[in-house]
Amino acid sequence: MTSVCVHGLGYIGLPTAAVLADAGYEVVGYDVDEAVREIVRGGDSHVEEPELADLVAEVRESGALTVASEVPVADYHLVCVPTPFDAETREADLRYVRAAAEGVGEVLRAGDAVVLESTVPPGTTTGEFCETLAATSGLDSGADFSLAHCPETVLPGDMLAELRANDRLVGGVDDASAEAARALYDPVVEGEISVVPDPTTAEFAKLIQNTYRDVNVALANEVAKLADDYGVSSRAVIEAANDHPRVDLLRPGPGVGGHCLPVDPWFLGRDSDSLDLAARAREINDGMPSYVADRVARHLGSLDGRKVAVLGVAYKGNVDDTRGSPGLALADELRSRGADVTVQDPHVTGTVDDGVAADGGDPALELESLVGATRGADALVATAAHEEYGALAPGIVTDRMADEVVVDACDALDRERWRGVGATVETL
Ligand SMILES: NC(=O)C1=CN([C@@H]2O[C@H](COP(=O)(O)OP(=O)(O)OC[C@H]3O[C@@H](n4cnc5c(N)ncnc54)[C@H](O)[C@@H]3O)[C@@H](O)[C@H]2O)C=CC1
Ligand SMILES: CC(=O)N[C@@H]1[C@@H](OP(=O)(O)OP(=O)(O)OC[C@H]2O[C@@H](n3ccc(=O)[nH]c3=O)[C@H](O)[C@@H]2O)O[C@H](C(=O)O)[C@@H](O)[C@@H]1O
Repeated sequence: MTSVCVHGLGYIGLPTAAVLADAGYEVVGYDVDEAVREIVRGGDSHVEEPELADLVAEVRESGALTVASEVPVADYHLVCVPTPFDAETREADLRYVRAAAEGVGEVLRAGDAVVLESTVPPGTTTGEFCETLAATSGLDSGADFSLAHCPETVLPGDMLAELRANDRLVGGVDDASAEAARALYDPVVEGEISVVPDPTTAEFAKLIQNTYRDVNVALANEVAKLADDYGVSSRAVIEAANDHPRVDLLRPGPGVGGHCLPVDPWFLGRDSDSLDLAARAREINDGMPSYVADRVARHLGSLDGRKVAVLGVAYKGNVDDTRGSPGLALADELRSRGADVTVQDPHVTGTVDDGVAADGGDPALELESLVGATRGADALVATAAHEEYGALAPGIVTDRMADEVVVDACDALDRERWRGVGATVETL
């Protein structure tokens, strides 16, 4: 049976390992984090994703997925480690990619295949990833082992379905490498698997997909500001514009979060000075928390000493991931204007850092219950479109608020019902 070692059991690696195991591969999951290994070994998931915990339990039970504490030998090594972004240098932090290449290189045999799935700047697979593999293993890519980049495009919240349904891009260092990678995904992927000329093309295509989406949201955010100036609803404008068969505008929101859209455009700029429109779109999207704070202040006047409840610190609806959270950026902005900010999120637990504490400023934020967050609040801002927010009973919430200003920044609320109980409702 073909063996696959999945390196990194996070948001991407764990569902991928589970789906490959379910398709009949002998899958070994490896993660440097012992706590993650223990959860997966116990047949559970530390990632909130529909149906994932059940699938992990199933493939652990059947033995199709095992968990290793050291990197094992395997026919395929699939690398799904983080590629964080250094906001100061605006560069990709490739230390985990290098460490994974070292780990693979130590057990790599002639004839094995290595596939990098992590999102990386163009040139990384054939550059430092390949160089580290070669230096550690003493083997040459192409001649001795297969090497390809196959970017991941699943949408958090719908990962298991998209892992199977999405089309895939594969770029190998040679034809045999591309074919080896294509063969790996073939039993799982129902979409089309396209072989592109080389790994750098695959890396670039992945980055431009997310950049395209980020630029599209920036335009939608500009529509929101323009529409407000003209006294019309941006959502009605966008819906009407999208009636044209060749127009497909996305929706405005409190900012673009996650660790992909806000980061990937910068990866494109690593070895090029030509990033221009994409950089401006980043600025527009990063400016949205400040714009939302202005919309709150429009009703409250000065925010100094006013209590504002921010509902939703996940980066978008129905996920638990707070990386790049617009809700936290808004909390930071409101606090910098003197507001007393409370945060609530039904999908996130514990303490969250709005980035201020790290600078020695305000302490990290403690998540509160809905009741605690909204009691005595002057305003409420919805910043993640969780299903739970759509089902809120407005009267019960406004009864405990001091003032009834509601800013629905992401189309999360049933706004007519909120207006029906007398709330002043703003939307983007
Ligand atoms: N989460 C998402 O929606 C998507 C993520 N991606 C990309 O996939 C990659 C992985 O992202 P996530 O799964 O979200 O990250 P994550 O942070 O959820 O998981 C990564 C895991 O890798 C482990 N790890 C770190 N170094 C390791 C090493 N040397 N060997 C083995 N394990 C190691 C970490 O302990 C962690 O559990 C990133 O490049 C990301 O940009 C691509 C598409 C979608
Ligand atoms: C091109 C594309 O659709 N990329 C997807 C994206 O996943 P992600 O969850 O980050 O994307 P998302 O749903 O657009 O959310 C990103 C951010 O953008 C915001 N957003 C999104 C759509 C919209 O109309 N308006 C808006 O403001 C969201 O609220 C969120 O804060 O990035 C993923 C990744 O690369 O990690 C990728 O796998 C996914 O397919």
